[in-house]
Amino acid sequence: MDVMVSASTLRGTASAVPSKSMGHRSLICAALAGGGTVSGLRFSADISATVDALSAMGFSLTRDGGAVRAGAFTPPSSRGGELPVIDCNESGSTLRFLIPVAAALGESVTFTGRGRLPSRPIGVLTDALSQHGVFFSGDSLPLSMSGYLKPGHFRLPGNVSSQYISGLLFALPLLEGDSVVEITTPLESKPYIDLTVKALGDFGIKVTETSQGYAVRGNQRYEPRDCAVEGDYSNAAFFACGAALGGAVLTTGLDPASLQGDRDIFPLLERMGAKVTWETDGVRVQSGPLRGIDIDASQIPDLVPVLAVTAAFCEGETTIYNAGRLRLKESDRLSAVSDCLRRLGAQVEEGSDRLKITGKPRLLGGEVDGCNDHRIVMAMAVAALRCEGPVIIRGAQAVEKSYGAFFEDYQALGGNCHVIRD
Ligand SMILES: O=C(O)C1=C[C@@H](OP(=O)(O)O)[C@@H](O)[C@H](O)C1
Ligand SMILES: C=C(OP(=O)(O)O)C(=O)O
Repeated sequence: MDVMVSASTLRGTASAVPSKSMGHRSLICAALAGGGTVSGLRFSADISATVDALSAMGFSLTRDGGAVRAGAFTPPSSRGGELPVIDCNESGSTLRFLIPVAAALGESVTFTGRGRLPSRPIGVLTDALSQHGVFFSGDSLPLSMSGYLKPGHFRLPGNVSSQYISGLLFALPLLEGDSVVEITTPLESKPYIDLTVKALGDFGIKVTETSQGYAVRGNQRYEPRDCAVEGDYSNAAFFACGAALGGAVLTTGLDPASLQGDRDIFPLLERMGAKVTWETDGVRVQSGPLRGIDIDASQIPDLVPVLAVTAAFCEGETTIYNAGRLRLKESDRLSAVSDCLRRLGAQVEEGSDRLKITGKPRLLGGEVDGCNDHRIVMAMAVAALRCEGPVIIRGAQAVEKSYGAFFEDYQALGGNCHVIRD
């Protein structure tokens, strides 16, 4: 699908979509508990991937509107027949969370995926698990695995993906002995691990943070719980940045006490010069004279595309650093966002782990490829708000990965967009 987006001003109220990160976590915990209902879900492609993958692994999950009810686990090995194929579609979280879970259950399965997922790294995780009793066919998809995960001392770098560590934290409490996870390089994306520890705690699982990583007691049991998924700061960031560029948007449904690292979008926009106010019914962003700032991306990778777009309209320079990991996402996001912004007329310098953006009051517009990356497509729709000419975004259906209704919600706020090719 190609979409044409023309300049406009976003105004009004946006209701935050449910957090994709918390959705994955609550579904996995409920499945492992064998009971409880996760409500407030939206079945984006990634959340559907987790539901389908858990079902293929033998967990009973019943969908009822925006909720999923968990039931008993039937090990695929007890059913006989073909070994299950667990399709993670394009979802890195699904794959990296469920490989350790399958290993803890001792199930022989094959993981597959599509899009960029087969080229996103999993070697760090398969190496760590191989040292603890699990056999893998290789370190890329399709990936077959067998053997029971053994407890012990796991050593992993902290700067490739926090999803490996989250995956281990779901699995290790199920083992018969205690484990430690030692993180051998400075930890990036740490707030995502905090979300995992929180979700585990909600389902009765205790994990202790230590000076070197995490300590996890074995023989723990997930307890069934009903829970509702909180609002998503990462996706709320698109309309918040859109408002900062010249409008005013109130976002409702975000937990002000959330552990999501991407809640930093609001203090960052304030530092850039937007007006941000927390009100009883939500958080309001109003435009202001924007100036460039330095941004450490190590804990907030998913904000980078839309922050880079916002920076393209700030007076002066913005440097986004510690962002090397962005190259390992649905696209090489440093290269994708630089290329797209340059096509619209922005001044962007791309380094191996950083972007330097020199802002201009307006960009020209033009045609960009969404790079099969939801966050690039949504960021380009935000860029179009301040372009002189229209922006054509090719492959805009990529928004389905996390936010299928993005363009409807964009229009509801006054955004000017229409589909030019289905
Ligand atoms: O655990 C999670 O929910 C996520 C962790 C982050 O990945 P990395 O830890 O690989 O940076 C983030 O980019 C991704 O969108 C979601
Ligand atoms: C990187 C993302 O997701 P995942 O790693 O789960 O594919 C994302 O949503 O931006």
